[in-house]
Amino acid sequence: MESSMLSGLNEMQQLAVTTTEGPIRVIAGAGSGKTRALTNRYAYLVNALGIEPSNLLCVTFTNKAAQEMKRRVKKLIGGERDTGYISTYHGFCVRVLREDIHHLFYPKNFLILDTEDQKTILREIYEELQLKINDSKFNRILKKIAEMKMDTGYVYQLMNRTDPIEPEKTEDQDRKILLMYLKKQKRIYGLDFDDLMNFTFVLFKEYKTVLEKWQDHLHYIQVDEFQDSSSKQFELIRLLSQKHKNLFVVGDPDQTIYEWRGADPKFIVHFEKWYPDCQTIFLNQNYRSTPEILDIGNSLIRNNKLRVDKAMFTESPSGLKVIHYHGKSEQEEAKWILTQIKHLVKEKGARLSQIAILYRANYLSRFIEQELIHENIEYAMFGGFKFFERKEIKDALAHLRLLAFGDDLSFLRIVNTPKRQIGKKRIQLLREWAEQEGLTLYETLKKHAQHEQFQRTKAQEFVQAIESLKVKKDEVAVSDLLQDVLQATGYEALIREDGDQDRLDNVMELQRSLVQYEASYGEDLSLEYYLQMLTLYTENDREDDKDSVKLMTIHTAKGLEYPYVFLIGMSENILPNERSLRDRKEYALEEERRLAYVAITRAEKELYLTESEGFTGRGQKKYPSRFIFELDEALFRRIGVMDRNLEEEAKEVIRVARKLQTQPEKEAAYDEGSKVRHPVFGTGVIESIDEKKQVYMVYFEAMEVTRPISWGFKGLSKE
Ligand SMILES: Nc1ncnc2c1ncn2[C@@H]1O[C@H](COP(=O)(O)OP(=O)(O)OP(=O)(O)O)[C@@H](O)[C@H]1O
Repeated sequence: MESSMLSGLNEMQQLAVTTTEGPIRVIAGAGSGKTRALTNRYAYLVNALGIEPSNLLCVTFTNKAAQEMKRRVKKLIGGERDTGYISTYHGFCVRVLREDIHHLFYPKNFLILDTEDQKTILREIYEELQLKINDSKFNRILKKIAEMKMDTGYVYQLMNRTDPIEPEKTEDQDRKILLMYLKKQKRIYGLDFDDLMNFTFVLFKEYKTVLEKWQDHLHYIQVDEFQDSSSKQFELIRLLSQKHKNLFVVGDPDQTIYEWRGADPKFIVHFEKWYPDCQTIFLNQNYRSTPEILDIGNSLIRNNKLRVDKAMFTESPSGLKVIHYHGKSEQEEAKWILTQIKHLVKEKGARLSQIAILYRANYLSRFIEQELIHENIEYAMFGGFKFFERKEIKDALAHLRLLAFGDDLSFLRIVNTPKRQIGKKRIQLLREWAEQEGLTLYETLKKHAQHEQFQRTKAQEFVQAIESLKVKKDEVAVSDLLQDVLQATGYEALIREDGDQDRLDNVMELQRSLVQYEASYGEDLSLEYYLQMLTLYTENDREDDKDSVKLMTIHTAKGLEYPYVFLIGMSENILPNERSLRDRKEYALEEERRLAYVAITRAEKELYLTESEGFTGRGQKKYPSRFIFELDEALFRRIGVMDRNLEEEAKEVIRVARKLQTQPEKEAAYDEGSKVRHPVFGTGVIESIDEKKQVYMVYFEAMEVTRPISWGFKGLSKE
């Protein structure tokens, strides 16, 4: 029995499987078989030690991972055993609450709310308050709700039956909305994702017997992807494992890619801080990749500081050197990749499904998709939409279509986006009139825009915007037309306000691709021709289970493996991503490097890193990513000529950027209590120093007030 749980495992994996007691940390490098170790350990506990699966909690990061783990475990322990305790954090909380939430005066059949449900509740509130509804406000309020729910305080408010929630008593509009939201949530006994966790915490805190019951119950706890745990998640696990202390965590600090969402690698890196008596096991044999690929990964990731060095090695046979391709333009990059793909299929017998194309952000798929379509190569997107199927792209193109063809479909798609008070009822009316008069919906609206039914709508503005551009449609470039129409109709403003950077990036990418297309087309591109070409491109329906190249973001690729991997768009500002760097500086740089590492370590046989010259969507000149320069040159082969000047320029740009990112925090020049002189306010005393805002709070004697004065203000001198 025991041996079957251990067969096919190396020594360290076996150690991980059979070390069952006390706190254990497994640092498992990429491709080191941690999934195998985890599933076999579960089976070992059940089969070899006779532990009931219901006494064994196994936490995974996503539902998909939980399903996969269950499938594998069932193979080892038999399909009929209950594996309900293999779940995500949220899944586990649901289980606890379904059993014990009545203590908090909620019924066991409470409702779970997803983001759409949350928006439906908000919609009701906006209607009741007669506020204008739009997505941007929703996102802002949803953020506020999430902020409120960082703490558990509000749970007590929800539970409390004597002290009602009273939104009507507050004047502040945001606060009113938040309270109304809570009230409505309570009325339907709905719990959103944050609530699931918070309710569980409150339950455990207030009802020790409930906590003890669960602690008693869970003799063994295993956590997968521990590097992506947030502090709340870690707290939950700590609480639950307090009694039996058999906590087994597995992770790879080098693959933390959710710091921006609250993950904190310090829990795994400094695990012994919380568990001084913990054992650490390293899984450092990589089974996935060739030594060439592994070396490139190691060469990159060793530039990070917050990590546990684990000297990965492999016994896999040597393969091809990793290739860095540098193209003169994005088209060249795409074409080169396509040539390689065709070569892999033809010469090496690769199936398309063995090939993955990875990128940092969704919008980057566009240039490669276009080429795949052009070459008639099947492809599928993982965890996202194909570029031309994305909502904002369809919306944007519908504007152009309406200009070109005035068709009803395009009209219906955009007439009320942004909101113009042309809702269902008015559309129905338009339909009737259109039917009677034999006109299209747009023509009907144009004709009746002045009608009293449309007086309180923005119909007239809409028609004017479209008409003013329709006359120009054959005179200006299609790319200009697109820009003008999105501005004139307010669509661009809508997505800007919405704050969803991905959507904005996609629209900018469409704009940019059009400019490029015009440049390469040679003659004047007509609006009708462009639209027709796109329709031909996108109407080629593809089935997903066909043998196809897989396209996905690096985040989606986490945990997957492919024989042939192309990591595209390896340009500075794309990977590392400029926006993340700007917001979170040094931390973000390490996370960006880990992203590149995750991408690199997906590859089994061959790895291609590609980038090209040109301009980003924001009009910045593109340079090869600093991550390319960090790689040991002996470890890869470069294809494509990188001009000396470009290389020098790139290094300079990176140097300047790095300096900005690592600029030391300013320091306060004066201490608390110092007497200082201000050129206008006179003499004063520093009462306190605010490190965060980098200001002195100075009490000015003559004015008898305290003012915040910036550390950097040169006019301040010592008295
Ligand atoms: N002892 C072993 N002998 C042979 N192959 C193994 C062994 N352990 C794992 N493998 C294989 O190595 C590959 C990587 O394993 P797995 O997917 O579990 O890695 P991982 O640690 O989860 O990787 P990552 O964190 O990078 O996603 C798989 O194809 C797996 O079948």
